[in-house]
Amino acid sequence: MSVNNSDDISADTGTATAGSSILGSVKPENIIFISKSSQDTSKPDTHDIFSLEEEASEQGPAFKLSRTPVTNVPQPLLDEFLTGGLPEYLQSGPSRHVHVVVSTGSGTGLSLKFYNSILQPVLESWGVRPLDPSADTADRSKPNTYNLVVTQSADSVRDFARNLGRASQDAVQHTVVLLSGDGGVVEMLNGKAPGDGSSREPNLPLIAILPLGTGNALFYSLHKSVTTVAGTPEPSGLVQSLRTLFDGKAAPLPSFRADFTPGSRIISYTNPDKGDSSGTAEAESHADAVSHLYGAIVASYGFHSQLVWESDTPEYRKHGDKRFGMVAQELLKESHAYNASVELARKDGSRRQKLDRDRHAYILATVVSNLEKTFTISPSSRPLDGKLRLVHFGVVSGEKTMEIMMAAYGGGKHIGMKWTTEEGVEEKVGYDETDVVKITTREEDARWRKVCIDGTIVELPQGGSMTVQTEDKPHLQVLVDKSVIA
Ligand SMILES: Nc1ncnc2c1ncn2[C@@H]1O[C@H](COP(=O)(O)OP(=O)(O)OP(=O)(O)O)[C@@H](O)[C@H]1O
Repeated sequence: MSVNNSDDISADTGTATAGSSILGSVKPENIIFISKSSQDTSKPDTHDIFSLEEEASEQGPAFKLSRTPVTNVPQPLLDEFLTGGLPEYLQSGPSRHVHVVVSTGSGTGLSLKFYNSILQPVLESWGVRPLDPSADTADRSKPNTYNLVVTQSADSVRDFARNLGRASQDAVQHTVVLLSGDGGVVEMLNGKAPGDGSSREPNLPLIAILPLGTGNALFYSLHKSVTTVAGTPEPSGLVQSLRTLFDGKAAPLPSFRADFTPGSRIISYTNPDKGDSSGTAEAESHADAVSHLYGAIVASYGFHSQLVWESDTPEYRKHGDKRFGMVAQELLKESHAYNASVELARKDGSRRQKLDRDRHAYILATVVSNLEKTFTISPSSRPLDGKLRLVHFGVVSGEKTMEIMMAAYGGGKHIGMKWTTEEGVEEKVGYDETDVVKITTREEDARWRKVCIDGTIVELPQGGSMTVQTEDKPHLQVLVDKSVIA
């Protein structure tokens, strides 16, 4: 096994606190899980602590997995982290197939490194190994195995999800561990959704997210309410995701459907040679007609969708999440006034409302609280509440937009912000809960007709619209920290 074995560390004081001195080199915030020591049975009070350390190095972030034997582990830590065994959803067999999907294009390209240095060895410590690439579907029923998928192209996750959609007609349940950002989840949702009308909830594929993308909005929103053992610092997102992976609970993933008028098309930058840092549409090289998409995070028009689109060039992606700030500065200089009508309604047709302006800076419908770990766009959203909320404001200066965005980084303080325009009109950041949002663009220039659904960019035709509404039935299940649905 390639887990790093630390030196044996004994309790120095016997003080039963969750403090780190008793743990020697192990920091409580890095603990993934604790197991009964299998190596030294003569010391019944010895446990193995599995932990993850993340370090910045010249070659980029480095990950280290440690297995540290510790005697007299403080009880609060045992209560929280002592494992009861490999969870049932990670045990392959005739009725459950386990898949690990490594999205090599996510974030700054760390997924494969994380798989090789952390996930693969920790699974191996449970005796769970990847199937040989030549294995067939029947082999996935073998115990202690998983099907490893390393993405080769932008279509890999969607193709995988489609095959799963076909396979899930039978009695097999699927667990999919996704080493990706939000894009991997959404590709699962859209690859899987068309064929799943008859799937019963317990049979829906279960996804576990290891947040290796740029924003990781869904992961951070789902884990926002998780508290730590008293006196211990907050874990990193990756440590939290491993805790959830080995001791989580499955829940239906709330989602929405976005319908587009005919003539709408998905656009993406696919040719690295054409991608440039100017962020202009010249690099766009791929377009597919689209009638609808499913989402689990956000549907937007205006500054947000423009930022996602213009920062998604191959050149900008190299900068990780800094790319958003780089492109934002350019867009704020322009402060484009998006010409559109925005209508809200309940599903039964009640509470119809049209926003009282036809020029907008920001229109964003979301079912999650955070678009990044510290960017709280919808502070009232709770993990898994499935409510669609619209955040919106009219045309303001670049400085004002920046001020509003910074307040969102301050825990969602942008909600309720008010200001008075030069004409003496009082304006504010609007925040409405709704079931349905219809956005109709009146822009002539295609540059300003991009909408964003969970990171996928759709260009609407002139006069085209996007209608977003919450889905009543789930398409996927998602693994969350056990406290989220306690
Ligand atoms: N080998 C590959 N070649 C080309 N594209 C890939 C490859 N592997 C993955 N991709 C694509 O890269 C994109 C990565 O998106 P993902 O959302 O996972 O990361 P991100 O955009 O960095 O994070 P986030 O959406 O959380 O901000 C996906 O669209 C995926 O299909």
